[in-house]
Amino acid sequence: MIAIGCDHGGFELKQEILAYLREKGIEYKDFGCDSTASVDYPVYAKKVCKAITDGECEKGILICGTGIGISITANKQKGIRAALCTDCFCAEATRLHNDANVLALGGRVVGPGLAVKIVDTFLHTPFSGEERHARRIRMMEED
Ligand SMILES: O=C[C@H](O)[C@H](O)[C@H](O)COP(=O)(O)O
Repeated sequence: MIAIGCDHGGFELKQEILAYLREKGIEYKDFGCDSTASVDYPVYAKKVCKAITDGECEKGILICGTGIGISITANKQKGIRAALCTDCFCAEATRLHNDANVLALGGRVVGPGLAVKIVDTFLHTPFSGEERHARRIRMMEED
């Protein structure tokens, strides 16, 4: 199950990504927002992250205007590793190396065609499991 959320700056791109998820038969839970009316991205970032840390969802997708505010918020939530991606190379690398559990996108930055390919790469690339990467991920959680 994929958790997905956005603010008003990401709403239109979220519609494209939802269409992709439906077409591929990928289950998702949409945590809002539900229109282009102005909202505050931390609300939606926290809802999506909670669904992941509670175990309700496996991964998340967050979209705001730039992807920056929503990824900063997500990365402040314990257990969340959010990656802001603007290309497929980074989407693949962040799964292989960082085991990122949230993908952040900028609705005012990437077009829908590229965004869908980034999402596809992110969702279908496994963590490499290599010890040096696992060690570095453990180190992220240390005080
Ligand atoms: O990092 C923040 C996001 O890009 C927001 O989507 C953006 O700040 C919203 O801006 P505005 O309220 O001017 O539409």
